Amino acid sequence: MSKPLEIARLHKRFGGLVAVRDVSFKLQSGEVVGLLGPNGSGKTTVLNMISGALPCDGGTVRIGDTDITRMKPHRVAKHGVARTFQLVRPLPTLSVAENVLLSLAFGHKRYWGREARALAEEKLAFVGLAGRGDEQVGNLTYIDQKRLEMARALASEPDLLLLDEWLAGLNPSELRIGIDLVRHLQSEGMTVLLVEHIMEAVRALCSRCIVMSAGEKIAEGPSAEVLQDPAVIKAYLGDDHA
Ligand SMILES: Nc1ncnc2c1ncn2[C@@H]1O[C@H](COP(=O)(O)OP(=O)(O)OP(=O)(O)O)[C@@H](O)[C@H]1O
Repeated sequence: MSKPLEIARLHKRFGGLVAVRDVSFKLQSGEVVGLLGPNGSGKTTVLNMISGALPCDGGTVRIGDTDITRMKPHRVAKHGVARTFQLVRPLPTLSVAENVLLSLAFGHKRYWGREARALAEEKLAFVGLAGRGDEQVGNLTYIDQKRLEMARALASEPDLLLLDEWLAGLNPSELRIGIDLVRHLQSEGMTVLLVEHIMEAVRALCSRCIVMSAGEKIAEGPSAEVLQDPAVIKAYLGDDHA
């Protein structure tokens, strides 16, 4: 069973800019929650603080009963947190399977040899890349690179998956494949925090959304309500649309 996430009064400054100001929210175990907001509102900075990629200037991050605030990324990974990045980052000189094996070797739990190869095949099959392990990453289509990125994140057997615009750049039929894949994760009980600009995906996947603007949380609640909130519409589209 995956574990809940709780962040409390998370705060981050870059010089004079407050990128994240006292942001708090919880994700229950097994929830898929959207983290939304216009460009520059602080979403990726929140993910970076949860995953340990950036130290926070204040606040706490807890996974289940464990305080993971200020842990380095490899330790955060050991506590069951995995992420994908806005730009896909496969290692292009390695094969598809080798990319996943690397994550298995250095992930949450460490796997080597035959066990690792079997698990890599299992993760690749889960994301729709069954039997494709020997292919060169450079030959993959964009959706298949995204699948590989997901397989690498799943290799660490996370309890919480942070998806940073994982669906961005997909064409409409690829988007449906991507949404189905996140649904599949959801049906397996994975807790997912989904940073996303594609509202079709948010509506399809997220029962609940959190919205940020200029570093602050401005709304939180059921997706259908939040997406109609005048403050949210104003944050995205400006005063004329509020
Ligand atoms: N390493 C950094 N150094 C300085 N400023 C940064 C850094 N990272 C982010 N920022 C600034 O912090 C603010 C929040 O950025 P962030 O990337 O978290 O926003 P975002 O909501 O994820 O945006 P997008 O939707 O465009 O990805 C922005 O003003 C950004 O320019």
